[in-house]
Amino acid sequence: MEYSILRNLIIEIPQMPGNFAKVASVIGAEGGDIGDIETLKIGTHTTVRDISVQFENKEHVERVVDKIRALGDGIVVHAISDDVMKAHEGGKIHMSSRRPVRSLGDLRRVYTPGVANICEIIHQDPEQADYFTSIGNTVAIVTDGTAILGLGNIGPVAGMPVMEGKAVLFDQFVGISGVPILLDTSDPDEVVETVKHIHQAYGGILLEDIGSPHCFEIEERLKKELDIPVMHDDQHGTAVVTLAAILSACRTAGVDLGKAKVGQIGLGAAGLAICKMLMEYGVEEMYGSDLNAAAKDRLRESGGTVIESINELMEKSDIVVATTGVQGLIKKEMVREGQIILALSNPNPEIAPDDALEAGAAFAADGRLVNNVLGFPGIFRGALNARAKAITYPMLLAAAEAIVDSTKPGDLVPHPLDPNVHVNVTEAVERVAGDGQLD
Ligand SMILES: NC(=O)C1=CN([C@@H]2O[C@H](COP(=O)(O)OP(=O)(O)OC[C@H]3O[C@@H](n4cnc5c(N)ncnc54)[C@H](O)[C@@H]3O)[C@@H](O)[C@H]2O)C=CC1
Ligand SMILES: CC(=O)C(=O)O
Ligand SMILES: [Mg+2]
Repeated sequence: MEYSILRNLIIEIPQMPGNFAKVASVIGAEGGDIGDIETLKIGTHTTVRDISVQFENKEHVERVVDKIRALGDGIVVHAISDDVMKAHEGGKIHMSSRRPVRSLGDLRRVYTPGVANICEIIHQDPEQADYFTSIGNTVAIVTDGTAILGLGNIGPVAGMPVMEGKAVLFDQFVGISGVPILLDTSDPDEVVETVKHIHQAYGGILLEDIGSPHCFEIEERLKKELDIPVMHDDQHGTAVVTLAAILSACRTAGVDLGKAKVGQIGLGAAGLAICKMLMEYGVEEMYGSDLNAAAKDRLRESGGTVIESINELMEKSDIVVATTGVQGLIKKEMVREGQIILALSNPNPEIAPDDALEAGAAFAADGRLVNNVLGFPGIFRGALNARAKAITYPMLLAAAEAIVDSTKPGDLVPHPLDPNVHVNVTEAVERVAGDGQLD
């Protein structure tokens, strides 16, 4: 028997002698190979175990699980988890203490009565909170769940794994504590009011996966009303990394970006910000397509040109970026020889890079490679280090240039696990940080 996949079966078994043996026998009789067994929970009447089993293929998994379910007698298969599911069990983040309490002296220093002195100091001089609390190193990751990746409006709780993921990246790459905030409203007034009322615990606000068009108003108002950095990642984090990838491709291909014709498919949060950033950089012929009339109006107001048909946009553009959330929207026959194609939708791109290259593209990448993970950690680290009150266009442009400078010749972007890129983005942003607003 050839085993090709490993799954973990989370099974609740009534505490009766022989019950676990029944489950193990079924797995064995059906050809599954049992590995580690972990007891997750011992209840009054049942025990929940995580049984690691090797299977031949997906059909084999289903066959074995069906047989276990057929045992009855209160035996319940709660979940069949894979590597990704396993990585999410119990959540991916945990707030932990930086000061262990090992003695009464520690307790009195870290907590009462010692802490009262620090409260008084901050009360008399609020700026001391920068030194005596974690506020200046903590960023709220705020979502209303309306545009979770390209999965649409699936709500903030379903979006929590993405927010936890952003927190993992903040911590690992730049040592920032990211705290997910899930809002059960997408009304701009309520979102703005809620964030305003909680913002004092945070050094910055990362807006994440908030859909268009309300994301524009929410970001604009929060930036005006708060004196800490606020950035909608899907707009500006994405625009920074996209500009960097395009600059690297142009450098390799010897193309002058200012003179290139650039087409953007999808003019939502990510798409409109990408267009604005490219035009800010000097792209003169910026085309855009969307199904939504208001989205197209926003591009016109920003100085871009709307092209109604995606086919025509593909035909006219030297560089194409897509952020629609629609898998497979770009067909191979639409690709023009020598084009640069960035199909950035997650979890699935508008065209697979291999298909685009096969169809003649000179460069092609998807949203796994060209991803805002290369931007947002360093942008916030730099802004917090500089105690900036806002994230400005010069800071974003500096971040994009730092990403280009961190890219190996021939590559489009650096490896996200290369610590240099996050250090370089941090330093570049910190250097140019200052007051200002995104427009
Ligand atoms: N690689 C990366 O770093 C990032 C990727 N994205 C991806 O971009 C996608 C969009 O995200 P957002 O801009 O936040 O969402 P959004 O909902 O704000 O924008 C999507 C836009 O695409 C348009 N659209 C949908 N179907 C279309 C079609 N068939 N033709 C033309 N336009 C169409 C919609 O009308 C909307 O304006 C998602 O899949 C997301 O995962 C977003 C941010 C970062
Ligand atoms: C990467 C990201 O932020 C997105 O796909 O929404
Ligand atoms: Mg996002």
